[in-house]
Amino acid sequence: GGSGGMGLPHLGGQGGNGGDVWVVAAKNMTLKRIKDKYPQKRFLGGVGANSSVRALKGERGEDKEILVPVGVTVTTEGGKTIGELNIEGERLMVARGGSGGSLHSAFEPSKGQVKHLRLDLKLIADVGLVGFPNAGKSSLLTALSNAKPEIANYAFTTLKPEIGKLMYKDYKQISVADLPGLIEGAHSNKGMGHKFLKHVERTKQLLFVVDVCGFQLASKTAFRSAFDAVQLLTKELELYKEKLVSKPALLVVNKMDLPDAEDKLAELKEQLQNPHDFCDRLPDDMIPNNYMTFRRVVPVSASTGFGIDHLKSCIRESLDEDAEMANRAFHKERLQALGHRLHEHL
Ligand SMILES: Nc1nc2c(ncn2[C@@H]2O[C@H](COP(=O)(O)OP(=O)(O)OP(=O)(O)O)[C@@H](O)[C@H]2O)c(=O)[nH]1
Repeated sequence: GGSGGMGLPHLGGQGGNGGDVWVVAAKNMTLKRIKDKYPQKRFLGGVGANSSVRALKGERGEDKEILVPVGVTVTTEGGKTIGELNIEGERLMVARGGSGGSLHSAFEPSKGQVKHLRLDLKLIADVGLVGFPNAGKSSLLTALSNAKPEIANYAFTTLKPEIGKLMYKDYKQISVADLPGLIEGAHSNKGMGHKFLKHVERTKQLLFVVDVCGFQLASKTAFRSAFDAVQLLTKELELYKEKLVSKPALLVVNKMDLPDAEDKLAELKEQLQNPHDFCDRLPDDMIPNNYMTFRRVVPVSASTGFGIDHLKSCIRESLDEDAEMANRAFHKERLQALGHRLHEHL
């Protein structure tokens, strides 16, 4: 927070208060933009004006605003939550400016609050569905959960993330987000482009969804098999942010009720074993640098319900695996830290 201004003892003048620092949820902000916009990572409220003969009451210092994306939690260094910003325009004061000097303080101003803060962008869901339009993501989410998404047989039905909750017998809940349809070229901001990819970053794991029979977006565009779809989806993620490709992922092969689905599934599984040998149908610049490795490949039919319960268990197992790993890493770190401290004492 900004420092207060000096008081003026002989005339009883009061210095202006220092400006406060606010965190404000703004539309169109992203974590990346915060990084670019505020490289200094240090924010200071304006200093309050000193009291003077011309202006006995010093003017207040200007407030400082830090613009952040909606969905940010502000915590202290120690991890204590100060507040959350969940609606556009919401504001949170994070450091108060110091008071101006006045009679109470022998006309000495005080300094503003100093705080070290962390901004965390919350996950929108545990799992994010990634697939091209019409792969059946919305239908799958409905089959898996209590969500009632809008389903239509045309592309781009899903315009904003739709979150479904998967309920388990032991009351565990897992949230799954159907993310706006990805199309070839999304990384360069075609279709829903970045809007979609931004959300992918905010889930723990990915669920790739492909139509076992492949797809053709329009009569002018090439036919893509299920295998091609997997690689194109991977490439879109990679071109946006390479790190996304290393997220834990499962592959759902949907529409297993269609004719020849079993044969096509077998073919897909074989191709996934040696992806490099089967990428010749894709343009060179759409072959991923690293192929996605899937923890499981799960055939389902969102229409008939085939495989849905099994998929639910696979999603749970996969998230549990990661939670277990994170837990072990956390304990190992704590033990190491304790070991260090003990060593210092001896
Ligand atoms: N035969 C068959 N059709 C399915 C299955 N699942 C979905 N469909 C159909 O596929 C079409 C697309 O389904 P959606 O669930 O809207 O697909 P989406 O991937 O969410 O599509 P976008 O919202 O455009 O991204 C619809 O006509 C569904 O009825 C399935 O298991 N079998």
